[in-house]
Amino acid sequence: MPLNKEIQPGDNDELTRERLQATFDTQQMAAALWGSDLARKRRELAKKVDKLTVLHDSKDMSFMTREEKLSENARKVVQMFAHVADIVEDPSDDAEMFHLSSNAIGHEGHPFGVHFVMFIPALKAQADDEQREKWLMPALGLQLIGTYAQTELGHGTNLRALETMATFDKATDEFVIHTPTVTALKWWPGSLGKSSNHAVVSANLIIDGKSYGHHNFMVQIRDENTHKPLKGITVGDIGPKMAYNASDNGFLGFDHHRIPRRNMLMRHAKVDKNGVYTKPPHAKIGYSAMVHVRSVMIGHQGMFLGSASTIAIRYSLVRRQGEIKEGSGEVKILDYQTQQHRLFPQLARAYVFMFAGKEVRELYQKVLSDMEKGETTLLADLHALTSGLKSVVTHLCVAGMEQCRMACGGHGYSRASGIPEIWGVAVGGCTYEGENMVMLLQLARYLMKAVKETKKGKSLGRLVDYLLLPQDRHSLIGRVPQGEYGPHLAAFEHIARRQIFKVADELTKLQDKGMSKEIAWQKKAVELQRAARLHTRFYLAACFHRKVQSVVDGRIREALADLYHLHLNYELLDMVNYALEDAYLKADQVDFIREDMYRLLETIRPNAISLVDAFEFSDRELRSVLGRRDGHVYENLYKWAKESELNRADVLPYFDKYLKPMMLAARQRSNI
Ligand SMILES: CCCCCCCC/C=C\CCCCCCCCC/C=C/C(=O)SCCNC(=O)CCNC(=O)[C@H](O)C(C)(C)COP(=O)(O)OP(=O)(O)OC[C@H]1O[C@@H](n2cnc3c(N)ncnc32)[C@H](O)[C@@H]1OP(=O)(O)O
Ligand SMILES: Cc1cc2nc3c(=O)[nH]c(=O)nc-3n(C[C@H](O)[C@H](O)[C@H](O)COP(=O)(O)OP(=O)(O)OC[C@H]3O[C@@H](n4cnc5c(N)ncnc54)[C@H](O)[C@@H]3O)c2cc1C
Repeated sequence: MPLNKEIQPGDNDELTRERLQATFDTQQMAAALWGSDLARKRRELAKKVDKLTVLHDSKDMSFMTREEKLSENARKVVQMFAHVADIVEDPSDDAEMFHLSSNAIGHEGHPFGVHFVMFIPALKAQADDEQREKWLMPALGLQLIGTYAQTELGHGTNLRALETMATFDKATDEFVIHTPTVTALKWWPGSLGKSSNHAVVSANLIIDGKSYGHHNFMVQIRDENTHKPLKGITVGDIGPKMAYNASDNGFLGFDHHRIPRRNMLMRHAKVDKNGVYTKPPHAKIGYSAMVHVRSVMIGHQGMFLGSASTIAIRYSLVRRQGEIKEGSGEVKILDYQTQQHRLFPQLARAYVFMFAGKEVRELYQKVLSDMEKGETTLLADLHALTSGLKSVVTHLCVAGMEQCRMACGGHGYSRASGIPEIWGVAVGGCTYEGENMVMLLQLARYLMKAVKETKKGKSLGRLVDYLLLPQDRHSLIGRVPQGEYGPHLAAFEHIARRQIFKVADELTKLQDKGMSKEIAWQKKAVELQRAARLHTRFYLAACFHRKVQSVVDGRIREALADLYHLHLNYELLDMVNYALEDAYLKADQVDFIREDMYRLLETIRPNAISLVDAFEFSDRELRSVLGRRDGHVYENLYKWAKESELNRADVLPYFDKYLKPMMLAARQRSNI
């Protein structure tokens, strides 16, 4: 019985032979990746989507205009909700719904893109009970379409500089929402341009001329029936983007638009009818919708990299190019060491990002339930962790996806590969929900506070306990038996701790010389973001370790351990300069790491297809000709190209309009 459940009649023989080599059962590996319950649900919902033709793409989205894309995805999302009860077990389970939408709709966006990801989480965390009844229930019941309108044309990162005003009018018990300048226009919110009729709007709360900072307000922006903008509201689409073009990211302006006082979200901060303001229990509790998205992004980005790895690895087992031994025939490109070195580390990253995504969601759920009770102690830890992971994971994902694209040669550049679209969506993640560099500096702030606590012999939180441990001077890599690669993990810890203390000391020295804290911070900002990156990369490696240790099945643990060990070697080499600076690692140890990495590439090679099959992306979800499960790439590339709108006629009008007259004129000139 093959251990790879993906083998089916009619498959490309090359892939079948590859699949027969697996040392583990792919469904068990899928359970380790997704969790057994979600893996089963994903499998079942994919089968149901396959049977429901109303959920299928009417043509490849690559051949559509933006308006066609918006319309196509609006059609599919409506059909998806119409059939949801027959497809998923629990429509209130975000994870299951996300996978349904990933299969049926893809990742280019749809009218409910921000509704479920931010609008509803903002209401859940920030609306009081009465407000939940009024908006959350209708929002969950699809009676309205919401978005999250925070970013403005002039400011996205620096929320304290947002200009939109919400001025309390005691006489009418209303807020007057106003856009005072062009830079105050809301800019970017997803599904705002043409789809949403409600928005959670961030605006400065002003009472009796005093500003209380930005708070969130529920604003209806379009008529429920005509869908026309309400009086005092200007709204539209901001235009085409790098990708994500089935989403109508929009602009929004208010001209003294009035809303009832009770439209301010009042679970935590409140304003009564006399204009008396009550502070929230934590100053940043209003940022919870952002923390929510950051926490879900980690696993999703892992999934994007997993998709790109699946495409590139399957294709690399079908594509033959060149010979290794002269005269013995062309080899599969995955047999080249360089190709393995390009792809397997990306695969390992995809795995660990998905594991980290699961851990961070568990912490988010705990903080959310604490917040319900007014308890906010873990919010700072969660903010620090999500800020670092969001930045490191999105950055490594897009770098990894680019490797996957290049590993597919010319065909990787074609939209038929599917990689350009997922790459375009994933790279947006480096910017949205907090620009990566800015979020790394948020984590750095936390780490600098942690150093202060450490110096008092205390720990700021579980995530930084390791700062209390003493530094070893030399690594034991290659000096003791490898075992579970403890010395490798210790090296990540050493590198992170050293950089964190080093930059903390440098900041102190600058301040001791009389420099202000802020200027010292600027002088060391690059080093600070490095400290944040190294801390996060240590967290990821430790997370991989925890996962491998938790697996009971021996064959799964062994295959996962190979990926984990490859990850340790590859990432250590990527940041080896830090370990060489203080001679923690010697040159022979670096060689040892390299040789072990090459050995692991060979070990992983026979399991490569099964490690990507274990993601269990259906062909519909992957939307890639190169990554097809059955491996029939070439005939389908030809079929796909024939769908190009340029092939609708042998001769297109521009030939007669421009090229033909030019050539005729040139010929006439040459005849003269
Ligand atoms: C069809 C059906 C489908 C169903 C599917 C269901 C579910 C699907 C689920 C998921 C799908 C996901 C796919 C993703 C889709 C893509 C959608 C994209 C949507 C994008 C939206 C956006 O981008 S919204 C806008 C986001 N904007 C930002 O992120 C702005 C970034 N800026 C900031 O956050 C702040 O300005 C910044 C943190 C940088 C600074 O804030 P500031 O108030 O100035 O504070 P500062 O002085 O720096 O720090 C003071 C103090 O506060 C601490 N702190 C800051 N933030 C937080 C926080 N969030 N929590 C806790 N604490 C915080 C900070 O650390 C400081 O602490 P101390 O050092 O003083 O102790
Ligand atoms: C696809 C997409 C979807 C989006 N969806 C939404 C949405 O639904 N709702 C919404 O409200 N917004 C949305 N946004 C907006 C997004 O949240 C912002 O673009 C993001 O927060 C970055 O802000 P910015 O554009 O102002 O960048 P800027 O802050 O102008 O960044 C530009 C550069 O300045 C640097 N920089 C800025 N401040 C600092 C600092 N303090 N220290 C060091 N460097 C700094 C940055 O690192 C960056 O290199 C979306 C954006 C995208 C791309």
